[in-house]
This record gives sequence, C-alpha cells and structure tokens, in this order.
Amino acid sequence: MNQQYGLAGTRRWVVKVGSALVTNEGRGLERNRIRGWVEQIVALQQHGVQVVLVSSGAVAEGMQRLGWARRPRELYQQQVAAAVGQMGLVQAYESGFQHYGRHTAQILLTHEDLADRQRYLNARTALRALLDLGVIPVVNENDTVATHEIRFGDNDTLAALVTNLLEADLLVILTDQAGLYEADPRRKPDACLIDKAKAGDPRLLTMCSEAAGVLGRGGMRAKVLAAERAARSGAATVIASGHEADVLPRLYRGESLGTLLQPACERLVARKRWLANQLQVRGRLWLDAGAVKVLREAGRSLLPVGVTRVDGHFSRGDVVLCLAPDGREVARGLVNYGAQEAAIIQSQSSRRIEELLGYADEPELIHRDNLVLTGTAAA
Ligand SMILES: Nc1ncnc2c1ncn2[C@@H]1O[C@H](COP(=O)(O)OP(=O)(O)O)[C@@H](O)[C@H]1O
Ligand SMILES: N[C@@H](CCC(=O)OP(=O)(O)O)C(=O)O
Repeated sequence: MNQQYGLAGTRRWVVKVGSALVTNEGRGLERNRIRGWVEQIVALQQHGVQVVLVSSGAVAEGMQRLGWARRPRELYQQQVAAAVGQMGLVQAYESGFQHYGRHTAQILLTHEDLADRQRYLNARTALRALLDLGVIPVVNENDTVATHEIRFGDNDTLAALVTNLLEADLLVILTDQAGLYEADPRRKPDACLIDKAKAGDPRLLTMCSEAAGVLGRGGMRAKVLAAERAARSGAATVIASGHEADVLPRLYRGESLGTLLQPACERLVARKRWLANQLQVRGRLWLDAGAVKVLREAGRSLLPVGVTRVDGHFSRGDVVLCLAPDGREVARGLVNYGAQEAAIIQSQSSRRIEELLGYADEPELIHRDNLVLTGTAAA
C-alpha cells in the first residue's frame, strides 16, 4: 500500500461533501452514498479520529422537494429552498448514524458567528464538547439568515474556517472529480491529476476554471483557496472523489487518493504562527523567573506552579499573555483553565489540581504545543 500521505497519526478531520454528490446532481438525496460516508466516518471514529461533517445540499434538496427545476436567482428563494432541504439533509445523516448508535448534532453557522470573538469561542467550545462525546456535528451555512454580503457562499470556505476553528489536522473535500487536475476535466478530459502540492502555491489557482457544477457554488477554485486557508492553522487538505469506495478509511490508512495540499511549513510551525495572530488576548498570566527561563530556554509547557498572578476574564481555550516579573511579554498561548480556576491553582503543583478544583483537565496551564514565544524578556 502507498504510505505517501501518512495520515494515520491524525486525530481530527473535517470532511466536506458537495451538493452534486449529496443530491445526485439534484435528483434528490443520494441515500446510498450518504450511508456509505456514514459508515466510513464511523470507521474513522473507531481509529480514534474525531470527525466534523460539513455537508452541502440543502438548497439542492429543497429545490427537489419544491419541484423547482433550476437554482433560483433570488436570495429569498434560495433561503426557502435551504430551509426545506436542510430538514431532509439532517434526517438522512441522523438516521444513517443512528444505525451505528451514534448521535449527530446540527450546527448552522453564519459569517458573523465566526467573526465575532464570543460567538467564535462558543462555537469552538460546543463543537469540541460534541466531539469529545463522540457526536458527529453536521455543519452547514445558516442560509436562511445569511445576506448576500455576509454569505460564505460556498461550503469549501466554511469547511476551511471550521478546520481553523477546531485546529483540525486534515480537511477532506469530497467532490465529483477525482481531485485537482491541471485543467478542468470537464473542458480538457485528458488533463492530469495533481497528486501532491503545497497549499497556497499560486499556480494551483490558474488550473481552475471559474465554473462550478450546476449545483455547486464554489468550483475547484474555492477548494484550492480553502486548502490555503486550512494550511494557516497547520492543516493539510485532500481533495478527492466522493464516489471512490471507502475513500476516508483508505486515506487514513495512507493511500494516496486525490490531491494532497500540504501547508508550506511544518504543521506545528504553521499552527503556532496562526496562534500568534490570534490577537484578541483575554487575560494575563504573570510568571516567576524560573517559569520564564524554562519556557524560553527549554521550550517547556507552562505549569501552574510557575504562575504568580492571574489577570482578566478568560475561559478555557482563550488566548492569554504570559508576562515576566518585570511585565514584559514572554509568550502567548491557549490556556487550559478559565481565569477563576487558574487563580486557584496558581503557584501550586499540578498534582494538587484535582484536590483544588475537584477535577483535573490537564497538568499544564498552557501546553507547549499551544504556546508561542513572543517577547524578548530575559529571565
Ligand atoms: N482544475 C480542475 N480540476 C478539477 N475540477 C475542476 C478544475 N477546474 C474546475 N473544476 C470543476 O469544479 C467542479 C467541482 O466544483 P463544485 O461543482 O463546486 O463541486 P462541489 O459541489 O463538490 O463543491 C468540478 O466538477 C469541475 O468541473
Ligand atoms: N449551504 C448551501 C451550500 C451550497 C454549496 O456550497 O455547495 P457546494 O459548492 O456544492 O459545496 C447548501 O446546503 O445548499
């Protein structure tokens, strides 16, 4: 077997399926195909992979239910179709996963939900909690309330943003083609499939024709741009055919299917860069000199024992600054405990976290993978 993709160690995937696939080119929900993806996602879960499904198809399914032959131009008509079709979409996934004793959760997101910090954090916390419970979130754009100006418009972009939101390892975009070709295979049937490239390589966009399928919105261009976006938080993207039997478990096993678009730099580096750009800082942790030294010189995690003071109102998962005793910034990172809890466990050994809080999530206040050194303060 070809081990080229090496995805076996990955733990969190976002899988996006497009309208044409889900609705059999608009001829109603393709239930057999949906059952196939459900089975594959359950198989991934059995390998310990958490999966978020981003599914298009609400408008196409709504059109079918309402007997509309063509995708309506008017936004309100698309919204009507989406509202009707979303019912069918979630019913199909819900009954599919129920067969395996799994729960699904419907998540409808708008642009504003991800632009507003509080809503962004709420969405992230809820999605993470669902994944920890083994629930499969089924995400779509909340078409009924989105206006022209603020629509994601295509679910490729939405799936990439969800990949960033959850810091997923991999975004899989399943579509009606085997992957990204050197030219649109509908126009140039002998075009070659690209098997591997760097996400963000400008040459990739020149290979995409502007056109999407009859039902799809983004076309290949949106998928290439989605891969670039996903790479910002360190995720790789695979664009592959949703018709390919067992495509998800085969990818997990390392088979090279479709097109792999990898971040230009190493995953952890990309992820840390992304983290450093999460500018909205929610609080401050004041460190003692010893903690500053091990963070800067040994690249260690921040433990509660090295924190002398906690400022601000933050929750688990927020970005906080780490300050040296003289007030200079040393690092910033995603904190594992909220401000109240952090204040209780500060200056204490990690062994005492459970005794002090009644539970222990992690021994670190900030894990080293979630920590970026930013300042120049000396220890
Ligand atoms: N270079 C390319 N390689 C593959 N497909 C391309 C390329 N350029 C354009 N396309 C078109 O993009 C379509 C897939 O996009 P889209 O219809 O939006 O799918 P989905 O509904 O899965 O999101 C393909 O059917 C294909 O015609
Ligand atoms: N929210 C819309 C998404 C439309 C869309 O992005 O389609 P696609 O390009 O096929 O993924 C729907 O469910 O119909």
